[in-house]
Amino acid sequence: MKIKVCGLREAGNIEAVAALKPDYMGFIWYTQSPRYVYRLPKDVLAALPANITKTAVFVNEHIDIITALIHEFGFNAVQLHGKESPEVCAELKQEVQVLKAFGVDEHFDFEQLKPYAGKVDYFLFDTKTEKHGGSGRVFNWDVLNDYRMDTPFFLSGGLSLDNLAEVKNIKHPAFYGVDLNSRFETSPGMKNIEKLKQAFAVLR
Ligand SMILES: O=C(O)c1ccccc1NCC(=O)[C@H](O)[C@H](O)COP(=O)(O)O
Repeated sequence: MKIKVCGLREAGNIEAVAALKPDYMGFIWYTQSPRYVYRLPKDVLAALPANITKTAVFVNEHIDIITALIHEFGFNAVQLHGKESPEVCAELKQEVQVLKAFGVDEHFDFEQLKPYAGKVDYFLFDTKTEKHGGSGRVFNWDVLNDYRMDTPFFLSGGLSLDNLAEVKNIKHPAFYGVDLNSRFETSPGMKNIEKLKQAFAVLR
């Protein structure tokens, strides 16, 4: 199972998380997030091992800005949490991996994902909230039984040391990885390395 740690921004903390060897690290370019990367250290990002996929997270950002940031910081993936169209995803997919996030609740209609087939690399199923992400809240994972496409997905939303053992029991054929964020923090944007170590031990 792949592990993504999201919402990083401080040099020492980024390096400490990288030492745990996550598969993906996420950096949030959404000014309304408490994890917004207002001072992302470029040299620290450049020094990350090549097998960690550096992922820039956006909410309804203009594609020209996304592309400029990909080039400036050397991102290998983008994660899109807004109403980004399949066409925008397809264009970005020519350059980097695309993770398209969807807020899921009990009424989520998986049919709406069909136009994204082949235009994204992964879906990321997060808990539906007004704030687009980082809620620390879990959705009812039973709804994943209604997802029948081949596109692999990350599970996100409120994952914590209290529910990771349960996550390991999810047997969906397209289940690709987990996304760890606010439940592994000392404060917004600062990851708790001890908690993450425990999580990695459970998941690997
Ligand atoms: O984390 C945020 O503040 C955030 C805000 C707006 C869009 C996306 C955001 N996070 C992206 C993520 O990948 C989070 O890991 C995901 O939303 C789950 O967060 P959490 O429920 O805190 O585990």
